[in-house]
Amino acid sequence: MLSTHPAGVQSGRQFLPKVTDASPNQELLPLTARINSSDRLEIGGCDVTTLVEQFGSPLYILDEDTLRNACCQYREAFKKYYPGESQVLYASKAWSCLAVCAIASQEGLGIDVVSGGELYTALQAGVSPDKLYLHGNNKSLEELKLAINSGCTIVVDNWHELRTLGHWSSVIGNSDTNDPVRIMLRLTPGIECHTHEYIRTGHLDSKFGFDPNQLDEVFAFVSQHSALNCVGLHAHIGSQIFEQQPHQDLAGVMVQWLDKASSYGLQMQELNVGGGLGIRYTEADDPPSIEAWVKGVCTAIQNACVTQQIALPKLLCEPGRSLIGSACVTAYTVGSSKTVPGIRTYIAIDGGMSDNPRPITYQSVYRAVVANKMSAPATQTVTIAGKHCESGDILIKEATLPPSEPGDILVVLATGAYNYSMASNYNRLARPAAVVVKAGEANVILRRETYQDLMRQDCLPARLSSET
Ligand SMILES: Cc1ncc(COP(=O)(O)O)c(C=O)c1O
Ligand SMILES: N[C@@H](CCCC[NH3+])C(=O)O
Repeated sequence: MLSTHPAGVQSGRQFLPKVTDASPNQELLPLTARINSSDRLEIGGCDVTTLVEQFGSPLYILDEDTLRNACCQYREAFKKYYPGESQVLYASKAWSCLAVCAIASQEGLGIDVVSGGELYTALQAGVSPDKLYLHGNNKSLEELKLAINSGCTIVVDNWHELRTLGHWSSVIGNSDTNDPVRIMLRLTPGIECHTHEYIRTGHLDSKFGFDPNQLDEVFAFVSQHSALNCVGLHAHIGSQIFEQQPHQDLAGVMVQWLDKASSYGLQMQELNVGGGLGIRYTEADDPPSIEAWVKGVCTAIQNACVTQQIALPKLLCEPGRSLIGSACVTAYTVGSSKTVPGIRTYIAIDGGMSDNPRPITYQSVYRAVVANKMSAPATQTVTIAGKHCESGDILIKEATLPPSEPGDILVVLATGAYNYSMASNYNRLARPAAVVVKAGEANVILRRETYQDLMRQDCLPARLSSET
């Protein structure tokens, strides 16, 4: 596991945003974070320690202003740097729930969904189907039907799916509508980027997307099937990326593909360059700002269009992490501790790998503060352990914190992306509640699970019941 000892950290104050107009993905705490007169952390005008008293522990705390600000920075950067049409989609795999989809949609974003469940959630949140795009490398017929009947766009990933959709009416029998199915094609660009191998998707050896060597066959197939209305091309090269060059290279490659499509009589108008912009989890991380990233992509697309002499396409991107990652923190209550002399001190909190599986899955490194002791000197190096029956259930290997005691509120930073959405009930722990905070008001957006919720799907056959 990587060392997480930050050089020179003196207290939780260290992590407060320094400027009000920051790019949220470059901050560790939400933009509204401050320390109040009781030396406690406040987010969205709400005292975090009081929120835990009110809503229980652990608690995901989502700052509405930070999420809206990130949406706005993407939207406005496209307006500023791209003279053609554009659309930002929120990749809801980062955190799919009604409130988050509703906020993204109110900010003018569309939604990228990757399953029937995410699609259903976005539809229930009132997102307009013409701004919904369904991904997936093995979509079921049920998922395809839901997408088609709701009118969203399907991002076709492979031959099996393409053939199924090419013969859609014969596959499903009586089609509800004879309109062609609105699709895009996902291609694997063969572009490498430096991120964890599990979250890299653009290299050729990836389970996602068509092999670009088969472009001619794919375009020929699409051009011969009137059931398909192919509006554009998609590629995504990976996640938590700090370099700008891979997306700029991608832009050039995609414009060439678009040009090739026209030689098959396919008039595609949309290019989607995926998501992937990284965020700051520790002070060592240095991602570009949202504006810089958008500017780089827009410039690369325009240059490539000039070279290929083609009109500007409608430009889409689908960030997840950089929209919501730093808008949320997770608050836990400190419980037991154990000192192994000469080795380390473990401090246990009331959650762990079930509410944040990223450390155990990707060796991800996080920072933490003690919400009720924000200015206390961080003089101790401790290991933050979860409560699961698993030695690897360590949230932070070496956290530098003030001396803490049972009842303190430990807050792990930048947990908005791929935490709730990857949470589980391992060891039958109930998933925490989530609240959205804004201007001093907190509202529950996800109820805390109860023991009854945990048993919701259990069935006890009569022959196993002790009452028979
Ligand atoms: C197809 C696709 N689009 C968008 C995203 C969102 O990526 P990120 O959260 O890194 O912006 C992902 C996840 O990597 C993805 O697989
Ligand atoms: N779940 C990953 C990101 C996956 C990206 C989806 N393609 C993470 O937590 O970093």
